This record gives sequence, structure tokens and C-alpha cells, in this order.
Amino acid sequence: MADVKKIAVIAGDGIGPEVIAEAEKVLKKTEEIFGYRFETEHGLFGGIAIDETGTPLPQNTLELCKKADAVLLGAVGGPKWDNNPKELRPETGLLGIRKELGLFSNIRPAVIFDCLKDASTLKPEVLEGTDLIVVRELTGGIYFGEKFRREGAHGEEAVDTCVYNVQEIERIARQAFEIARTRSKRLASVDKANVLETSRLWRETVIRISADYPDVELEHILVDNCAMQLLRRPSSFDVIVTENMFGDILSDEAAMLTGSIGMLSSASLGEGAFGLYEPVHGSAPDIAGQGISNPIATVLSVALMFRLTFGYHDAAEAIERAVKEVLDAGHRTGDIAVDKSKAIGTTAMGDLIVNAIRK
Ligand SMILES: NC(=O)c1ccc[n+]([C@@H]2O[C@H](COP(=O)([O-])OP(=O)(O)OC[C@H]3O[C@@H](n4cnc5c(N)ncnc54)[C@H](O)[C@@H]3O)[C@@H](O)[C@H]2O)c1
Ligand SMILES: CC(C)[C@H](C(=O)O)[C@@H](O)C(=O)O
Ligand SMILES: [Mg+2]
Repeated sequence: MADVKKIAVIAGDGIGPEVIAEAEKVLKKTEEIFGYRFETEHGLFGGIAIDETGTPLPQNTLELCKKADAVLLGAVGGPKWDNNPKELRPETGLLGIRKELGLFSNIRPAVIFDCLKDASTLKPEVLEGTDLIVVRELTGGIYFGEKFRREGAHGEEAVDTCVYNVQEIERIARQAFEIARTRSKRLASVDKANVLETSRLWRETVIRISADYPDVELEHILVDNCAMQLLRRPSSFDVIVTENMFGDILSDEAAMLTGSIGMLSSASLGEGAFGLYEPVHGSAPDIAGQGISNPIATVLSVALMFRLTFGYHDAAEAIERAVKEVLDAGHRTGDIAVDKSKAIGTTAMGDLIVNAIRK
């Protein structure tokens, strides 16, 4: 019998619990079909944790994640907590969990399902063949630099500092080169080296590391140009490696190539097999509680967990095949439906996918 894998489930806020419920059904179905065994335990996290415990990342949730083999996360945040001080913001909990768990590498694949080409705002011929991965540095940069307010000559000033050290850049660069090696051996390193000192160190370091990967073709591209080229020639990109904030922005942009941010899964990894898996999207307060959110990003995050943390490649492929089959059959949630009147809800989409999972 397969050993039992412990999964910490932290649903969070807004549509988080809705999409996580569908992902949990997928876990259960995989147990039935493939004989894998999962032990799930839920933890409070985000806004709901602030309300119930006074902190976005309670110590027992962190402990739960540390004891688990993997973490499945929904989303956090919402208008209710938007004016809270920094320590009492759901997003601070999210940054805290990434840092505490050492998850410096965030992998965000943007793969286009052929049948969804008409769901994107871009022309189908521009999207043809697009299959890229954004490798985002996740525990450094301006997100984690010193932040403060001060009195300046013209009144109050706010300061965010962006810091990167060589070790942080080296480890994410190596991960990206390794991933590129398993794909078409092309890596685009995105920076703003014409302006930022951190980007100049980034570029120098990536070039130095590239000597160990002579089989991978390395391109440097400035972030503003990259944002433009992603819309102009998305299929020319394979693996993109970039710093924390650029990766945040470019991955939301890449999501729109696929038709919706409701399609984009992600894996956050450190040095070992442990990982945190979450959709790229947020808590979507504008549609929360209506049962209309797209659960596919979270379901595909489970497939990433199977592949990258557990090595359950058969189950990962079965989930991806099931998603494709359901989409090919024409089923759509509102975000990817061309004819919105025919859109189905979150649980209906989850049920269809679960029923389509087979060996
Ligand atoms: N990882 C996370 O937990 C995470 C990520 C991004 C944003 N957030 C937080 O979420 C809150 C809302 O942020 P936002 O509105 O900028 O981004 P968002 O991703 O929540 O929503 C952006 C838009 O995409 C739509 N959308 C997102 N996910 C969808 C899905 N699965 N199905 C259908 N439509 C979907 C939303 O309805 C909205 O119109 C903020 O508090 C933000 O800080 C959290
Ligand atoms: C909610 C926010 C802190 C987070 C980020 O910026 O990393 C989100 O946008 C993401 O992409 O996971
Ligand atoms: Mg983001």
C-alpha cells in the first residue's frame, strides 16, 4: 500500500474555500482510483485567521504546514482587511508562510488548451503553440526589503527597498536552467538592468551561472519589453526567470493568454521535494460566495503537487487529461465561457472533472 502523504489544506478567504473544496474532491477520487493515500488537515489562514485568532498566520497553521509533505492553499485577502495595519493583513500572512517555509521558487505554467483559444482576448493565431513557465523568485526583492514612512521636505514619504543577494539569484537561476533543460532549452531572464542595481547583479549572476548550462540558450530581456512581447509573440517564450515583483505581474499577464487567471496553477518550492501549491489568482471578492469561480487553477495545482512533490506522474496526467476532456466537451465556467448564459458553476465544473478522472 502507498505511504500516507500529509497535506496541509489552508483554504483562506473569498473564493479560496470554494475552489479548495473541488481540489479536495480530486484528491479523494485519486485515492479511489490510484490507491494513493492522503491525510488532509485544515488550518486557519489569511483574513479568516485574523478574525478568529488575531493574526493572519497562526503558529499552529505554520506548524501544520511544516509537518506536512505538501501544502494546498486557496487564496487570501479581501476588502474587509484592506485598511488593516501591515501585520494584520492577510497578504502579510502569505508572504510570511512563503518565507518561513523557504519557498524561494515559484513555478507558474501558462499552457493554452486549444479549445480555449477563443476565450482569450488575443487572436488565436497569436496564441498558437504557447506553452511557457514563469519561474518567479518568491522570498526576496522589494516584497521583503525594509519598508517605512518618514517625514520628508515635502511631507510624508514612504520607502520600499529592493534587495537581492548573489545566493538568492544563483539558486533561482539554477532552478530555472534545470527546468529549461527538461523543456526546449531556452531561458529568458527578465530584469530592468538598464535602471536597477539589483537587476544588474541579477544579470551578472545569471550570466555566470549560465556557464554551467551551455546546452541552454539564454536571452536577457528588459521587463517592459517582455510585458509587450508576451502579447506580441507569446509562443516564442519557453521558461522565463525573473525577480519577485516582475514575476507577480508577468504571470497575471501570462494568465490572460490562457483565457483566464482561473486557469493558472502554481508550485512554490524550496530545496527539497516539499512544496506549497496554490492557484495564481486571489480571493476574487467580486464573485466570492456566488459559486461561479473557476476551480481549474486549483485542480491543476493538485496535479503539480502530484508531479513535483510526490512523483505521482500517473495521477498528475490523469487530472490534466480530465480537465482537457471536460473543456473539450465544451463545459465552461463564466470566466472562460464565450456564451456566458451557458456557463456552469464551481461545483458542477469540479464534479465533471472528478468524473472524468480515470487510469
Ligand atoms: N495567492 C493569493 O492568495 C492571492 C493572489 C492574488 C491576490 N490576492 C488577494 O485577493 C484579493 C483580490 O485581488 P484581485 O482582485 O486583485 O485579484 P483576483 O485574482 O482575486 O481577481 C482578479 C479578477 O479575476 C477574477 N478571478 C480570479 N480568480 C478567478 C477564478 N478562479 N474564477 C473566475 N474568476 C476569477 C476575479 O473575479 C477578478 O475579477 C486581494 O485582497 C489580493 O491581495 C491573493
Ligand atoms: C496577494 C499577494 C501578496 C501575492 C503576491 O504578490 O505574491 C499574489 O498576488 C500572488 O501572485 O501570489
Ligand atoms: Mg499576483
